[in-house]
Amino acid sequence: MAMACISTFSSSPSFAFLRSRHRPSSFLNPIAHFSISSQLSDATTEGGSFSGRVGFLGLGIMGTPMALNLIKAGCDVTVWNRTKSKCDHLINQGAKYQASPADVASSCDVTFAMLADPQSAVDVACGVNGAVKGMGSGKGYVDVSTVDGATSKLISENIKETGASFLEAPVSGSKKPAEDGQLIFLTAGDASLFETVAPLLDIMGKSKFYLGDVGNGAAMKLVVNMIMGSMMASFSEGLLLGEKVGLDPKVLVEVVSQGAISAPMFSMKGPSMVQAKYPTAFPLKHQQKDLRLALGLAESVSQPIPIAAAANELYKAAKSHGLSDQDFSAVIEALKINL
Ligand SMILES: NC(=O)C1=CN([C@@H]2O[C@H](COP(=O)(O)OP(=O)(O)OC[C@H]3O[C@@H](n4cnc5c(N)ncnc54)[C@H](OP(=O)(O)O)[C@@H]3O)[C@@H](O)[C@H]2O)C=CC1
Ligand SMILES: O=CC(=O)O
Repeated sequence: MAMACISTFSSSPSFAFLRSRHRPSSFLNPIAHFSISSQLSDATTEGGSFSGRVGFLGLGIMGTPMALNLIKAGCDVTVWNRTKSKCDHLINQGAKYQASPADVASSCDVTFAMLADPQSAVDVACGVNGAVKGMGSGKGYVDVSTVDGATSKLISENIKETGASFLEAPVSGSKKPAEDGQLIFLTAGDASLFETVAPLLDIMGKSKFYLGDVGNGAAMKLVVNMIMGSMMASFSEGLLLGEKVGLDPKVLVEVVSQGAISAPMFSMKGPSMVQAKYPTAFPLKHQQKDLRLALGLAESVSQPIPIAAAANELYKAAKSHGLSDQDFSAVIEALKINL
């Protein structure tokens, strides 16, 4: 019997926001304290703790600290990663290892996946030896990767055909929030699975939103990251323009941090951007992927997003100059090249 893992962070209320189908797109309906009755969770969730076996697929910048926090909280964690060596640290910390996503899923009650992009999320879930092969009734699959709604629905359908439950749960928050257990989960899908894994989400995050049907979590994440990508591109332009007209960029960062447009992102990344240093927290290639997916989302509802479209071009230019694996703040380098 697996040990129960208990969140050491205070549990946040799970507010649900559902978009009304009959109102203008700007109208959001807050539905506080969404009521969920659990069907799957009885065996594994009791009194705010989770006593089942937890699988984790994908140990990159985000997956590693997320899985580590589960291990530290006492969860029975089994890991898999395409590049096996990235499992070693977690195995040393007490994780079990299985040789394929299918093996992880068949040996665990709930399996999380944190993959790079839509293609890898589908491959790991639905490919040869994919998680679907190990899923079945009574199990749950939680995809925390940032993907588009269509990808999430495809994975959901494949998982649910086995009798298992599915939750999409992309996260807002980067490497440091992942290390600190301060992520924001944007979930949608099976409400009973949401309730089952709530203690695990509380270990890895500071808040969680349940947003209804599969696709809503992906859409929320893409809209948020679309805003973030445009903000970073605009900040980059400001830093370079300021410098070109003779302003001290360090002072500009300080001025921005004190005014109405202050944002943790500017204060955190500004000082290193001024030094042309981009230690990777959120890889630039993933930010460009999110802008690309946000453009697809916007096109699906004929919503113009010209600022994000322009920002996307800048990230594409940065990628073509070899900056894919640097932090997304390296987008400023594309402006230097263009000047
Ligand atoms: N970094 C951040 O700040 C944040 C990232 N995200 C999102 O989370 C997800 C993961 O991000 P992050 O951890 O930074 O990314 P990384 O690039 O660090 O990790 C990507 C993971 O996906 C795996 N992977 C890639 N391609 C494949 C494939 N074809 N088959 C199997 N596995 C594959 C990698 O395996 P391998 O080790 O073998 O390469 C690795 O485990 C992305 O969707 C990203 O957009 C969300 C919030 C914040
Ligand atoms: O997806 C990136 C983030 O910081 O959130």
